[in-house]
Amino acid sequence: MALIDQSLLDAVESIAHKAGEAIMSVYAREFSVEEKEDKSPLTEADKAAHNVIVRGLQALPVQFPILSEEDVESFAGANAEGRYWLVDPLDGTKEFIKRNGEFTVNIALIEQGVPVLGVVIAPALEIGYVAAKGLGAFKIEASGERKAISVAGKPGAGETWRVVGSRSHPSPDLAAWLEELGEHTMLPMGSSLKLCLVAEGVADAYPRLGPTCLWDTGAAHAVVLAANGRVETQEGIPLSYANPHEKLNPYFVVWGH
Ligand SMILES: Nc1ncnc2c1ncn2[C@@H]1O[C@H](COP(=O)(O)O)[C@@H](OP(=O)(O)O)[C@H]1O
Ligand SMILES: [Mg+2]
Repeated sequence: MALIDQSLLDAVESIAHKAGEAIMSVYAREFSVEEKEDKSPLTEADKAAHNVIVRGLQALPVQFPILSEEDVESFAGANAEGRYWLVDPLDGTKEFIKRNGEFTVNIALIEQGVPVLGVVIAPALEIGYVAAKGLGAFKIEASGERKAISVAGKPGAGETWRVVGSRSHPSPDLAAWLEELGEHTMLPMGSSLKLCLVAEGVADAYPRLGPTCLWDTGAAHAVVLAANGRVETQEGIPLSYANPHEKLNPYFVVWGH
């Protein structure tokens, strides 16, 4: 039996939905916000979702080491085959605090530095994205309907680029990059949903010329790959997860072609 199959993808999706429920039970009431050492916000929801995901992954028939944003310390490295789970239990914590719905649960399986399975759930928007190498990429609509997704392709000469960018982390290098790109519209969005919008063909590019961590991109990167898109450094090198102790990504661009 293949390691990555529909039953593994379904099981991970179910774990992500449970984490989403834990997040929404906090979202529905007053919650406290702590500041982490790096000054980024942490809520009860981040911790609750982390616990649900770790328990869920540890109950699966296959076991891999887990690197979660909320527990970096207990990760000792990928297994002998180069596999590990890469988890951001609540990406877009600032959006969660602002209550605009643009936050996600993110679970990726990394294999030899490449995201080969990814689940992104946006519990407040009631949408999600699931993908795995060999199985394709799918969007779960708010209606519950599932549809296969793929990137839009490169805009033709003279066509307007549809760019998606961070709502909460603007970058000084972005203006010059956009100037070079040419005519474009800009859609602001929180969290890993930006990569998913490129994967489903709603946006043509997502330039991230600012810092992110591996867990911010891993799951949605798997969705982009399975939808035939690319996530590359500005030099055109695919983003890699092969050195998980190096937790920062380089600046990157997601391309829908
Ligand atoms: N200075 C910094 N260093 C590392 N990561 C950063 C960062 N500033 C923002 N990020 C990452 O960007 C993510 C949010 O991006 P965006 O604003 O585009 O939604 C954050 O995820 P979390 O919300 O999980 O902390 C955080 O990990
Ligand atoms: Mg994050």
